[in-house]
Amino acid sequence: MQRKVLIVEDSKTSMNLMRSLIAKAQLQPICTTSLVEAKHVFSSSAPEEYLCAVVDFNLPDAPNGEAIDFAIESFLPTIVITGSLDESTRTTILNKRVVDYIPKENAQVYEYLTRLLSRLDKNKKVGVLVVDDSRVSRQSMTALLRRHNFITFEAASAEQGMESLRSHSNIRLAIIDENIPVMSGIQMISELRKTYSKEDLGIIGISSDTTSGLSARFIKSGATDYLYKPYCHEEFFCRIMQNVERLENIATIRRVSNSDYLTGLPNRRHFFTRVAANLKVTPKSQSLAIIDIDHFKKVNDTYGHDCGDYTLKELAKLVAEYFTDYTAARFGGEEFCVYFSNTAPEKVLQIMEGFRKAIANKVLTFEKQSLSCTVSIGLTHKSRGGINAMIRLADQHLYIAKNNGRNQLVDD
Ligand SMILES: Nc1nc2c(ncn2[C@@H]2O[C@H](COP(=O)(O)OP(=O)(O)OP(=O)(O)O)[C@@H](O)[C@H]2O)c(=O)[nH]1
Repeated sequence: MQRKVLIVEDSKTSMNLMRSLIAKAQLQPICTTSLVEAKHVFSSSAPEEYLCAVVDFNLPDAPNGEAIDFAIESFLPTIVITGSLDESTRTTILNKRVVDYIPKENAQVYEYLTRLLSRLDKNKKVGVLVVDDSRVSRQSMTALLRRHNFITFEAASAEQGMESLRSHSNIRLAIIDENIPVMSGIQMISELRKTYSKEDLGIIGISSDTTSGLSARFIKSGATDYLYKPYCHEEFFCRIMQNVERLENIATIRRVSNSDYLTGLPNRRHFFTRVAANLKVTPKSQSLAIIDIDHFKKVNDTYGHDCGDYTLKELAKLVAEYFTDYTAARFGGEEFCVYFSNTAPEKVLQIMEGFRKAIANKVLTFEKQSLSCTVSIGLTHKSRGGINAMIRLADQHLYIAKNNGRNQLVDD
């Protein structure tokens, strides 16, 4: 379901800008120009339909932020936009439980709104752990985090924090106070880094102690950022957002570098990494299959390169579906590779034969034309010479399958 964003704004220009930004973010803008209209529209729909509200601080029928109070009381994460940015307005806004505020200074700030909207949606899957022995401090941070839709976890000591991390794989960020019992925050961070890399877990060290050099000690022990208490909410959110976005960017780079650009399957490089990880625990048995589409050049020559690409993508979908429990990759061109560990050779043979038949029976439709293709498969279960030797053997078997007339499997 497309989530709604309630806009309460009386300026036409600003409304038009936001309407198009929100629609571009695949969200449904619900536009109202006054508090009365907003209340009327909102009363006829379920609050869960809304991702958040974007509310102007100053409206003709709500000159002092009354529309903000309405949105907050309606349990909507609320983003405030404001034309005036004097200190008293800023303080008034920040004293309310708002997600953030956006000054209508220039077009650039509307880009920030896009970023906020996307974050509110994504944060629902991001866990943040707060480690602090002061309950008040912990709860004040988790309340702020929940305002941004994060899933929050609390711990009063390093031990509890580590237990939380072990039990909840969705925790991407930990905020750790320096003064916690038994083990200090800095000690906890350096302990955590033995297990969690900076690419997998962001850590913000936090302290009310302004001793010089503490921030550097946090960073040197493995924190990705630090924050002094008391912090202002704005800075708190900026640092959280920056850290979470850094992790997401790393995850995107990882995904792109590990997958094949056309089909989205793991690529050859990722295949070797996964096999190497699997070999850390010596498997009882290993098998490797190379799948090659027959006469694929003909598909390109007859139907065009786009149809060739389409065929590869469809085949890759089947590879992903068929081999979810194993390691499969596009090796290059029209060739795919599947690695099995701890699977009986008879079962591997049965799976691969099943796959070959499924491809032969599959009819693809591209631009109203039906086409089908077959694959040849080279398979081996001889793992003594390592993964490269297995690939060479499977390749030799594939060559025989091609020479014997294609659409067949050749085993050891
Ligand atoms: N559309 C498309 N074609 C590709 C891609 N990668 C490789 N090819 C084509 O795949 C074809 C492979 O041709 P060949 O190596 O002669 O093999 P074949 O025609 O499948 O014949 P056999 O393997 O002997 O059955 C070439 O025409 C390549 O251009 C791709 O990403 N997209």
